[in-house]
Amino acid sequence: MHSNVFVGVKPGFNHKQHNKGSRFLGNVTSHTSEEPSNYDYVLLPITTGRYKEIVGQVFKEFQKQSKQHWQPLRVPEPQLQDICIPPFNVNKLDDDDTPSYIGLLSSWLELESPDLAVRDLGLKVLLNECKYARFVGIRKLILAPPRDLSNLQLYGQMIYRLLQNRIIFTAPALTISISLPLYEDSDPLATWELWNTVRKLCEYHSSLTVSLALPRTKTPSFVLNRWLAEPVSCLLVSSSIFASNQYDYPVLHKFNQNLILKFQKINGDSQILRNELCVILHGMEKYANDVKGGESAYLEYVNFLLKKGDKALNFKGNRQLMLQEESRIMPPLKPHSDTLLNSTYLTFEKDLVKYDLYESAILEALQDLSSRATFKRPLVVLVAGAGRGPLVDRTFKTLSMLSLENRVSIIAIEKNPQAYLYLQKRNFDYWDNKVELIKEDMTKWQTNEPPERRVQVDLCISELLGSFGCNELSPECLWSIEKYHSRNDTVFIPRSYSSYIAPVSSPLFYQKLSKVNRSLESPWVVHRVPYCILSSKINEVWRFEHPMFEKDVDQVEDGDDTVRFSQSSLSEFKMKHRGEIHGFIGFFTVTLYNDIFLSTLPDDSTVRLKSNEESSKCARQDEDLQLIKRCDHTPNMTSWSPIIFPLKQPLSFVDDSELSVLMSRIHSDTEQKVWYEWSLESFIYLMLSNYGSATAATNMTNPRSIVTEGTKTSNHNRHFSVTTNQNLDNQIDLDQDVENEEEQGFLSNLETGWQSVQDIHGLSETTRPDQLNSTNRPMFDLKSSRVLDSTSGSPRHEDLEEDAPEVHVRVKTGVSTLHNVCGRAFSLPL
Ligand SMILES: C[S@@+](CC[C@H](N)C(=O)[O-])C[C@H]1O[C@@H](n2cnc3c(N)ncnc32)[C@H](O)[C@@H]1O
Repeated sequence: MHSNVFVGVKPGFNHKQHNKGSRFLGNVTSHTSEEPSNYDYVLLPITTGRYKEIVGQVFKEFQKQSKQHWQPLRVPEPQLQDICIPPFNVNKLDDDDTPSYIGLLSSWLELESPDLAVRDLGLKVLLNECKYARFVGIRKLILAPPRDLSNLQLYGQMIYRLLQNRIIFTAPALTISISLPLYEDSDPLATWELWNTVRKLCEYHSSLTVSLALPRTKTPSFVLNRWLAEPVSCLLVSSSIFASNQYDYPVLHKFNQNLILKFQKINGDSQILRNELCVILHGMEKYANDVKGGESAYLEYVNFLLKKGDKALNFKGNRQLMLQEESRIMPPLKPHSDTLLNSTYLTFEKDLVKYDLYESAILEALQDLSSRATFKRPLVVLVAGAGRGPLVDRTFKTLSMLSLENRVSIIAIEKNPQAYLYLQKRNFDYWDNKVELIKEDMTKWQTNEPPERRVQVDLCISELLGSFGCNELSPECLWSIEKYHSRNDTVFIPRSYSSYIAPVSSPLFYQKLSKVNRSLESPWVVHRVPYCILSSKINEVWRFEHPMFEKDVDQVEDGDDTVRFSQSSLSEFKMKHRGEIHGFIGFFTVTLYNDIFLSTLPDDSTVRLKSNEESSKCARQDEDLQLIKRCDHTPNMTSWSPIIFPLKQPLSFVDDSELSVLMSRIHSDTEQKVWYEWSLESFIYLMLSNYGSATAATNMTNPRSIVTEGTKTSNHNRHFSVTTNQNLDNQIDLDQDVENEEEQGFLSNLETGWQSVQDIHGLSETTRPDQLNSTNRPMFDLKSSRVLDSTSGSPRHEDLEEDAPEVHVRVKTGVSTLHNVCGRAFSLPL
């Protein structure tokens, strides 16, 4: 069985020579269906060096002619001798197991050239190559990154124009994937930033993806998490990142095995076109003599690794079941005002983990309450919002375990008339008609009756919780029970629930919703949509308790109570690493009873609990520390997916930024609805010294390889500002990475991620045609950052006078609009 991730190979760059001796390309062309290959794709350039020469001649001619009179540049389409992939045997049947092709677009083009004609030439060549690729059924094309990283806007412009062409977007759409190193040691997010700039210029085009060259050292977790949410369509694995094991076979280091496993788990979910991920091996011929098994040992190893990954993923958390579920973005349910479907209840009821925990809570609560039950006054248990009856079932089970069946009366209230039919049937079939069924909205139940005729309950069991906890109106519904049907000592399951938010990057989410009017003002529930939490912590924004705390109930003059259903929270987030925010992701935790607890927070979250007013008044540092804790997701609980409160415009921020996020829950009796509003501001710290010389934190975010003459920056600034900001943050930092594992056992010790990208595009072998107006610059501009010296205008840190007074200033760098004001895009009717 094939792994769900594909395997590709790139034969040596001189593929004609390779064709004669190589088992890889040999396999592709002479393959028969009886012998299945152990790779799915062959990566080959679309055109040959001959085409480059012809185009170069045409361009030279064009330049000569244009000096006399201008004429449009016509780039000839490749001829048979100009193409690497012959058209005659590539169209294959669906059930055919022979490898397909991934195309490499020409890498000698200068899409970012300041010369308009050179750019125009580049675009025309790319269009010709894409046209051919489409003709022969190639869907995925890899494009080299820009050589000159200072002209990213020009590069982005050409790519966007390419993507606008019908050759790309006509169904089935082609995918253009930019190859980049997964990270650079000196500035781990530099290549992500490059990608982010280009895809922003291209408005998050669905056909634009990225192919990442795996590094030879361990990737810091914040970099890996960032890429896991991006549309990565290929992982480029150079033979140079392999080590050899004790038997001399090539193997990947543990950290790269884990990296591949993480991508394997997400697979195509991060891409709008749901391209499957492909691991592409290249450069196997380089060290073939140094390892046992030669070239094919690499391929066998990668297949083995992916199969092992498949097994691990199938074993963990019933993946087969998860695989059937597509990634989805859904509007939050409104069970209070809408009528849920039968299929929705069916989905709820599959989550046995949730009901098991409820059962434990019911058991403990009934044990505590049982002393109250007498024959004169049985205990009254209410299941509020009973649905089709799973919680009633669990209550019955518990009563029989405690032999309390005859000392408890059960009431189930449900307003959904169709779900009520199930309750009637179950009452007859399983509950011996012992349950009193009420088909009514619980907020209206007996509210007009005199108090002495209203039912009073000892235990109220409910599950009225949405992905954000309070977003299915549990506080409002349960307040009615508390107000009209509770005694002083009525017990509620759940006792309390908290909502949490964190700034998040989710390119796929933004990509899908940005085209739909007003959709970025509503919250959305996201299922299997990759995201990356950008802050070091997830903040609790508010908590509801049942019974409501006295402080939350205000006595008003006419004797009626008003409850603080409305909540507002201004949360601060520290953002160590620069990025782009698409919104805020929401989770919740619930305390059912005693310490029986449910959590939808991701595993290993660091959460900052909301301090209550009393503790914050007298907060000393050690108390502050207690507000931070680790939290995991309840294992195997499937009922809730996270919710995202989007931003209409993604907001970019720099390293060591701070965010201040306003999140409000607004309950309006006048408008009879509840809604959420949200907005944000971002800040950086500037350190002003020597009365006016500013060392700006903004400078520090220029990645090493993007530094150019015009954007000089100082590495000192980086360390300087980080220190400055850390001084301001007196909280414990729980998310430090273990970044540098000892480098051992590599087969080569020279190659970097950029080298891998060069190899993929055969750049080490090609020179650019003289005809193009360029001097012999390096392939990629890998100049390390030039530390500012005293002649460059800005001061070096050590040049600042040591005793100069320093002032820290918080400077606002961004602000969003207020989203969903007055509930104009999304609200919950009361
Ligand atoms: C999230 S579902 C849970 C159902 C059930 N407890 C279960 O676990 O499958 C919430 C249920 O509460 C019901 N509900 C919501 N608001 C209600 C209200 N105000 N009065 C009565 N039922 C309500 C909905 O119709 C729905 O059946």
